[in-house]
Amino acid sequence: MPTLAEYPQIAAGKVRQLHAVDDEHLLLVASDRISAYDHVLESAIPDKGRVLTAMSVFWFELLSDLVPNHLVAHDDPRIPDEVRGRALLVRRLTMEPVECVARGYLTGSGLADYKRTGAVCGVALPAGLVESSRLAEPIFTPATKAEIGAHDENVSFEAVVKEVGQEKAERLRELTLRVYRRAAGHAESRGVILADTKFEFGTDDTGALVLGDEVLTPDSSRFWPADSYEPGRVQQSFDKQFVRDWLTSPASGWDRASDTPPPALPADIVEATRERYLRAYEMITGRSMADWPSPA
Ligand SMILES: CCOC(=O)Cn1cc(-c2ncnc(N)c2C#N)cn1
Repeated sequence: MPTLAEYPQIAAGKVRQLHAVDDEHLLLVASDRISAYDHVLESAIPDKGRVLTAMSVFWFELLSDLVPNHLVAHDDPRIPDEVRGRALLVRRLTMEPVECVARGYLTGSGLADYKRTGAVCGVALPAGLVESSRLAEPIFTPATKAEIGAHDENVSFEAVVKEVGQEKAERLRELTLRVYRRAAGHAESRGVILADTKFEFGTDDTGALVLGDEVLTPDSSRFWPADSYEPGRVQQSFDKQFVRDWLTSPASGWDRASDTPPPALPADIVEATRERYLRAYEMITGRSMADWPSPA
């Protein structure tokens, strides 16, 4: 069984790393770290990496009739024991330089663009929409990947065409919206709103578009409990709300407007957040994390 140190790290995000395994394969590792208010917190959430990994695997399987994916294995001798359950063995792709975002609801940077211009990524929307409005139809709102720490920049469809060509841009948009609709329909049937999500596609050596990265996790998507949905205000985050509320409460002593890093989380907030991740997995997949691999 190899150790993680044997696999050179080739990319890293706030809470994930990507390692090279061999010419054909990579290892996508999800940590237990959590970010809030653009800070990666010093407190880790036990099992977060395993839950988000298990969620991606669930969605890859559910969506496999719509789109091929890069997943090779989630439990394999090539996966080091120290990351077992929170790492995916994936096949190398040539990644498309576009963050493929689908939005069924208007919030975050999409709402900000709408308030400023009446449109999102050049897609004009009807007047009178508010925070968390449900859109009549989901929209494709691509973004360019930002440097570490910066926000992705929303771009127009025409900008994507310039980057990848007309035919591929259209395929990316069509596929993004088709996969979003299927996932949102499943989530809705489980009492969860999938407000928006970000996909990354790559092409394999046959030129086919393949779903890469993590998919439809609470880190790449906004999940809201359907039974408390109410347009006109910011919705509760399914997974991060306890963390956000504590950090912005007097109890934390933290001033979000300052550029100081947030304090460590109290044990009860860590445990309540861990429970939210386990619950989210069970609600969305109907499966229990007890059946998912862990380090020996
Ligand atoms: C760690 C955070 O960064 C990323 O995951 C973004 N990224 C993905 C790749 C990639 N490259 C080739 N083949 C793949 N299957 C993948 C995937 N997934 C590179 N960066």
